[in-house]
Amino acid sequence: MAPKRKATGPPKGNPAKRIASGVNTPRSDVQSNDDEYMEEGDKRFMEKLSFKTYVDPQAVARPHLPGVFRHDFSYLALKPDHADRPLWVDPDRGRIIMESFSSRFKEAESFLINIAEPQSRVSLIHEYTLTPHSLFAAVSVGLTTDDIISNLESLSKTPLAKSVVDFITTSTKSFGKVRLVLKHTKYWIESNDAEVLQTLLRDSVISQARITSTEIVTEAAPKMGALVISGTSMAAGAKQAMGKAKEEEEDIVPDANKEADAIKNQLLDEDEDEQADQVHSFEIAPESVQEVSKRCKAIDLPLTEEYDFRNDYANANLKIDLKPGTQIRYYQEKALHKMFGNGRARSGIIVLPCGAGKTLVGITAACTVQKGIVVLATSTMSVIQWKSEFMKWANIAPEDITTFISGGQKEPFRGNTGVMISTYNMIAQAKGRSHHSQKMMDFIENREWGLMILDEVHVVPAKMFQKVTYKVKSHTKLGLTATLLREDDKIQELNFLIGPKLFEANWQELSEQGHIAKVQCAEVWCPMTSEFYSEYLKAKTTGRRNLLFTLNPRKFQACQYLIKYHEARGDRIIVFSDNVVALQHYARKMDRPFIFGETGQEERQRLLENFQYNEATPTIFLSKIGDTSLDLPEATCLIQISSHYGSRRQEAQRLGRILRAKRRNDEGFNAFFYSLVSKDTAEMYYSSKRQAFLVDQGYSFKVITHLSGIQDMPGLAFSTPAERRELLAAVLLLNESHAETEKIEGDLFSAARPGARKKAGGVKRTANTLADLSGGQNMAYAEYDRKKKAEVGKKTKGGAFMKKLKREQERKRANAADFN
Ligand SMILES: Nc1ncnc2c1ncn2[C@@H]1O[C@H](COP(=O)(O)OP(=O)(O)OP(=O)(O)O)[C@@H](O)[C@H]1O
Repeated sequence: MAPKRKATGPPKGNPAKRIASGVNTPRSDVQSNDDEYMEEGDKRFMEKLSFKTYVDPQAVARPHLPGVFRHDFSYLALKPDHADRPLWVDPDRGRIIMESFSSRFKEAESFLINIAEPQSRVSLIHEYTLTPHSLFAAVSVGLTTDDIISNLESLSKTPLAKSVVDFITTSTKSFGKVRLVLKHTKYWIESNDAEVLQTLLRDSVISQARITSTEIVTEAAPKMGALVISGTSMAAGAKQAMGKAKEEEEDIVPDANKEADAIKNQLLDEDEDEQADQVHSFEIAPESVQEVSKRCKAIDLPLTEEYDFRNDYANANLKIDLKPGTQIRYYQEKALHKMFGNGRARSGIIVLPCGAGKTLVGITAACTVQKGIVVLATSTMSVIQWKSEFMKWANIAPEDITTFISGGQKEPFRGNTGVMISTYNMIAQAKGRSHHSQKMMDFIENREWGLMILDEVHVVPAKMFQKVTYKVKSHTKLGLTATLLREDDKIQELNFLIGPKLFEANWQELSEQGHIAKVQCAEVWCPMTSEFYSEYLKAKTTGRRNLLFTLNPRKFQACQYLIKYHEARGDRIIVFSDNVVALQHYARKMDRPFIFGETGQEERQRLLENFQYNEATPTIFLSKIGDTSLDLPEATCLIQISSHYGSRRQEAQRLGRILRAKRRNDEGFNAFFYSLVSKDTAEMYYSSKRQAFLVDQGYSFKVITHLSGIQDMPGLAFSTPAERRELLAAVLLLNESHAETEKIEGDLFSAARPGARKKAGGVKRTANTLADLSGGQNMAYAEYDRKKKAEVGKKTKGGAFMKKLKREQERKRANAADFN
């Protein structure tokens, strides 16, 4: 639900209330969007906290300055060695500003990512926010309240304000007290503290969910032990893979052993304490799991989900291990340590950029748990890809891996357990199943699974998620995503549906290290031809306007020019269009292959292979079916001609198609991402919204206002007025339904609509030359900022100039004898 903005002045007294209400100081539009980072539950939670902080009356609000500089904190005394410390901690709002040029940056970054939400990580300044959720995640990966406060204090340029210390203390004190546990296909709420359990049982919502026919059980708390994740630097397979000489290995092994021993001893010490502990639990109905989870969070006793898989003797072990040659990368290892850090498997979400290897993280988690695994993906194509990745990276008998998709395998595993890969839709489907499909579903529903991997987890609607977790009873859930973004603002639900965010990688860092490609992003402004623009201004519906700006002949020409330019450089190009009419029109006219939802599976495969291996096919056109899961490491250039409104998620996922470029480690290599935008149309507004997430990840978009020499390009399409008018006539004959984005069966990626509430689209654009972008000299760039864009938007809507232009164009149109 969208947070309501209050029109009244700041609430008096309690600063936490001020934080929650967001009216601490005069706020501009940009500042009011700060609240979008914080969910309703968090705000209520913060309101409840009793912040007793001293806010200097002289602290001045500076509404004229951009976001982070708007508050004057000069009343906070700087520590004498402040220059060596990288953090500024805002005592009023829990915001943390980090200097990425500090010598302690690395240390500060790896700490902050554990305790706070990253909001923006541009080149010199990174911005994070402390929220109850981020602190929950910190506690769930083993940090104590004291660790958090003392590290923050050590990194901060000013002494930590009491409000911040109180907030951390209050937020963390009740975390980790209650667990959700699956035993013999039944869900139990468990706590070491009998008092806490009684509190839950007294709660009206939770007590309703309890299965009263079962007793409250009290038993000894289970033991924990050290764990080595296969494929990590501590596993034998990793050393083998590195092919180290024996002596070298001897150097490494003692260290690795020491580290393993230290962890083991620490955990055994903890065990001794724990053995004395008792756990108390009661059973709840499976269909109430999410409601209970939500309620526990609301009463500040959030549920954690942990699975002691090594002591699970009730479920069959799965024979699966990473192949000896598989070496996972350091950030994949970091993410997995967050999941398995205390010897058990924790439910939660891992966020890695597109192309950074989430699949291998999921597979390594499966190889660590070694129990029945369910993988849920968003499409059939992605199911097939998951299966082939399992076969590529892991040693698993082919008969132990099954895909459950329409037209897929009809039988479950040959042995007792295995890996089941399916789509969200397939599992959530309520009726109309074939006999075989029902049989598979019964098999899935009537057993316990060790781990459920949820791919692209940010797109799954809460209702579907509810059905899936009800049907698939798994001990742990691992959500994988590149963008914790939803245009419908429901992303926060994932926190109680799956668990806390366990890890989030930094895009720029991975790109500097060559794990993902460096990308030059540019927005190309294509002026509308006068005939198209005149119709655009007259158009009464969004659909009609969409068709006109998408099929703008100048955009076609820009696309033709860029394809020619990049094909000549040896790039392999993907052109994306959400609009299928435009996709077919562009591809056919340029005589290039295209794939959309209706292209059959075999044909898709053939065209994709042709793009990958055939030098004569350097360009392919794709509809939104190519947005995710498509692994085309040959692609080095991406051109977007039509997209899904202001969807930040789609923009990031499309960028992801070239982040995995094979050539990314070639010297001086850059991939290219162009968005073609019809100038002075609504498309410009959507475009700036779309870029907001990537800008926060440190990407900057350059604006190309002119493609020099385009008019002289041989074979330039629509170069005569007659051709352009012919195209316009064809566009006007199109039905409005042609403007709609493609409907693909089972597609979960369609949340953004115009008018949906989104984060403010602050986009950084810089003046540049083509030399900066790609080594050529024939494109021009303009300096462009958000304010100017807003002005363009206003003008487009109805400024005097535009009205005059519209009248002028209408007059010309009436005079044009051969028009229509
Ligand atoms: N540790 C690794 N060693 C070698 N290759 C790897 C490793 N991890 C991932 N890859 C390769 O990187 C590429 C991208 O991986 P993957 O498809 O899992 O990315 P992703 O994060 O799921 O991307 P998307 O979000 O776009 O689907 C694949 O070709 C994969 O084989």
